Amino acid sequence: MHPTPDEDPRLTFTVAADANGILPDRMIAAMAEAGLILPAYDFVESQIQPASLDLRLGDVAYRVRASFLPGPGATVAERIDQLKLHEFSLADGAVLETNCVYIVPLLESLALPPEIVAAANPKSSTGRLDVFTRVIADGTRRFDMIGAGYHGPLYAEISPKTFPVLVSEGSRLSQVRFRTGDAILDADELDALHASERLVDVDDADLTGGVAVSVDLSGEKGTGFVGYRAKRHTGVVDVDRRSGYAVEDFWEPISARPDGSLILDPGEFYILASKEAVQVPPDYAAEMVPFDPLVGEFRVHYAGFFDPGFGYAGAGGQGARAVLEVRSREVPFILEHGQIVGRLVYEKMLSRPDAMYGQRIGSNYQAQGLKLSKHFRV
Ligand SMILES: O=c1ccn([C@H]2C[C@H](O)[C@@H](COP(=O)(O)OP(=O)(O)OP(=O)(O)O)O2)c(=O)[nH]1
Repeated sequence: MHPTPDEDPRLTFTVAADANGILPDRMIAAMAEAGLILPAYDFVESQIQPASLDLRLGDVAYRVRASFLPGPGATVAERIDQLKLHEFSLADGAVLETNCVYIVPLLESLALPPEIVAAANPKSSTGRLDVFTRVIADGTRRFDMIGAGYHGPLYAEISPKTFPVLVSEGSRLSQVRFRTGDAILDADELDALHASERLVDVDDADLTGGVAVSVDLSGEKGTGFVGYRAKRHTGVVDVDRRSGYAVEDFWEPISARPDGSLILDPGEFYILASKEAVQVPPDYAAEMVPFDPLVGEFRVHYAGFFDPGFGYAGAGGQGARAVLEVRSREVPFILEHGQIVGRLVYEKMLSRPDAMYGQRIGSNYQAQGLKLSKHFRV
């Protein structure tokens, strides 16, 4: 005999078989209610965002020899057993050193129904600190992707690249979106949305494969200031401390050259801003992807999720720039003013979130210009 909804709360959560979209805040709450998201203990305030759920670190961290993917049939726990060099508690906080790889079991695990997949990404605050973070699930061949119907734990792989960071049980470095069906707007839908909502404030927007986003190297009048380069050998950043650090202790302001170019040094980390103001209307979510995976000289952002309402005038965000986390790879690379660095891929929400970005949810980056992470005092 099949269980009734009273016996199995999972049966109370359903999405239509032909539905396409990203699940909004209240459906994430409903998933947790129905036992499809299993937090070790209750969610904290603002953990559920308009189109994503923040994931929390558990109470133990493992330093491992190298990053890994478990692959089919293997669990992350088995791989940790083989690869761990050291195990330590995060109950009272601990420092993660640069260029070491750590694995931390997360407080949230999943029991996804067959029609829902999950995709993880670092939070913008994590990306802006150059903390390389990915989510790993059991049996997976891909980082940050959690397949339909996945039942099991989640782990964060963390490797701070520039600053050593202090993390604790409950720290939120990653976020996850839940999706059903195919939510990405096709070319015609994207054209129509841009025509009605003006997704970027340029007249000749390039909408091939997403909305092109370019870098602003025009320079502030008088100073030529365009952004920041991270300093090396700095103090530790506590990821849970807001406005706790002086900018000059961690960042060096940089200016473009008079011709509007900037030479990226290999291995250095930069925070720059987009030339375009960008926006995400309330019924959509976006993700910044590399503009061309074949251009490997530099990389923008690893934190790519843009929330519904980001930059949206109705949520107080008009004029918001995309903040770009930029790193050059093997060779010095010249960035030019207006060079395309990424594309915003827009997806449909399954329904409009109850709260948009910037509304009552402690958003840090609404209507931002060139903005360092929330840890630094302005
Ligand atoms: O590469 C990126 C990624 C995101 N954003 C913007 C859009 C996004 O909607 C906002 C907040 O991102 P996220 O929710 O990941 O940041 P957070 O660290 O959780 O901050 P908050 O507490 O403000 O949500 O930052 C960027 O400017 N650049």
